[in-house]
Amino acid sequence: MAVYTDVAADELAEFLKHYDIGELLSYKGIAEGVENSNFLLHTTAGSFILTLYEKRVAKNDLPFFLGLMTHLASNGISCPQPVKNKSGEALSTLAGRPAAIINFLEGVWPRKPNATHCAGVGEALAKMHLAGKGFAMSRANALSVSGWRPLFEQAASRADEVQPGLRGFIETELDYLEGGVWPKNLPHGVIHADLFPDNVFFLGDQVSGIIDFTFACNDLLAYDVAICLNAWCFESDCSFNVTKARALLAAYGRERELSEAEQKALPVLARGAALRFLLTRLVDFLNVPAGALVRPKDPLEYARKLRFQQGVSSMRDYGIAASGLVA
Ligand SMILES: Nc1ncnc2c1ncn2[C@@H]1O[C@H](COP(=O)(O)OP(=O)(O)O)[C@@H](O)[C@H]1O
Ligand SMILES: N[C@@H](CCOP(=O)(O)O)C(=O)O
Repeated sequence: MAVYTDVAADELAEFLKHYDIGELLSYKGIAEGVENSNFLLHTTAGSFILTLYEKRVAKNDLPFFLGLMTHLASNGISCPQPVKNKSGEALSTLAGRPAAIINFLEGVWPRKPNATHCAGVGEALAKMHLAGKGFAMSRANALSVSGWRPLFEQAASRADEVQPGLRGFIETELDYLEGGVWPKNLPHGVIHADLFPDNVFFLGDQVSGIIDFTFACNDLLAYDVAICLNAWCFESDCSFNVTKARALLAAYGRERELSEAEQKALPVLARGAALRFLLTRLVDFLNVPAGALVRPKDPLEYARKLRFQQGVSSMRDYGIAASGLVA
């Protein structure tokens, strides 16, 4: 999260009168994250998170995100729950932005994920995929293959300012991924689509819950696995850590078996996942709004991960045998 839109104390106190969550004691903007404006609220009834939805979130999609959290929680997944106001609505407006309050989830996200954390996220992801079955709403992934070129076009003319040659590197990769290699017939369902370490909370070694469903959508389940491989299984120097990948994939596989076709597709899905985050990071890096409380994320981290994924064409290239997925 971040803060792009400020909220005045009197405005917030007035807003909270529409909820049954007590009197406002204090609130502060949360600097972490990059997508929406988020505030930690302390009221006489406890702690809550207030989100004002920003640029990448279409208002029409909000019922999907909020409904999904409710659906997942009622199917055994620990995630924040939307708090309804006195009129029974989870979605409202504050400071001119669509706004929602969710309950506070205990736990901390791992700053340096180890193999145990990776196993935790693998298990949580598979359980989320299974729990997503039966969710009645659907939402196409606006940031899948057809969404990448429009993102690139927003950043292309300045990409080489970030790293010489970056524009050509991205263009070549886009041409490749748009050229018919993207898998079509793999199992699909509701995916989180942004299950990075800062969106998974732990208490000790155990996952206490997952947050931030603002990219959730219907897409290939294995694409979510690929996003996690990129986000969890590299070291800070961007070297791939096969021990972490084995832990993540094995734990995932114990809950939901990855088919042979999904395993075969993982390298190309991981290339796409790397490009997707490279592009959003690049656009954000080049367009930090004046006065926003936000730390843009490093696009080049994902250029390095993409280079690694370009050299992989099978599970064996990761150093993972099929039997390693059901340890
Ligand atoms: N339900 C929650 N309980 C506790 N902390 C939360 C909750 N939701 C968000 N946070 C805090 O806000 C940070 C960023 O939230 P996130 O949803 O990832 O942001 P964004 O809306 O920008 O994607 C988290 O890393 C965490 O510190
Ligand atoms: N995970 C994305 C950024 C968006 O997610 P947030 O949870 O940090 O707001 C990235 O790392 O590029």
